[in-house]
Amino acid sequence: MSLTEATANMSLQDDNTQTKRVDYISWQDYFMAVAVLAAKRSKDPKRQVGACIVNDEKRIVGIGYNGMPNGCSDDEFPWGSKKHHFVCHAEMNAIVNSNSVVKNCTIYVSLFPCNECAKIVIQSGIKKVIYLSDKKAYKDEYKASRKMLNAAKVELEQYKTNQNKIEIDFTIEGDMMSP
Ligand SMILES: Nc1ccn([C@H]2C[C@H](O)[C@@H](COP(=O)(O)O)O2)c(=O)n1
Ligand SMILES: [Zn+2]
Repeated sequence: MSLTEATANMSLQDDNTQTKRVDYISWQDYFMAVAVLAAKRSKDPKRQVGACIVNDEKRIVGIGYNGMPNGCSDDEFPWGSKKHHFVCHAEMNAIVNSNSVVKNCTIYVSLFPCNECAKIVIQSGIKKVIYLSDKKAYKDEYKASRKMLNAAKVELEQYKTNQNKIEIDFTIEGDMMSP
């Protein structure tokens, strides 16, 4: 080995004082957190829903939340009981705004898909739904939704975590404190 090679190798030798972080978030926590974060963009005063579509390479290909259609001002369209005539659901927005194919993808949703969203999920070829809340399961639309998703063999999984909160802190350590 030449002196130059030996010097180059030496500079790559680790001091072994640092090991990998262990408290990083799991993929599932990460994708569901993205869905929950997207929901925070919703203007619906009663319920905010978010969705995040992920392909089999763990790449996010679509994100959406419930909101008024393009061109329909969310200052002018109603947010009371009439909102249902107009509002686009999170799942639909995530699918139609996706930047890549959604066939065979997984959709993370903060609320179990309604019957209308279930139809779009099925027709788009999404193969798995991971949902956070199932609080509307007692309603007919959601029973219909489950029936369709099951018949179409879309896998359904309720999201479980041992971490109820993920904090987002905009003061990044290292920016001002340590070198
Ligand atoms: N799968 C779903 C179900 C509902 N949403 C949206 C639509 C509305 O903005 C809101 C539900 O309002 P509520 O009937 O509880 O007053 O959630 C959705 O995006 N995706
Ligand atoms: Zn829906």
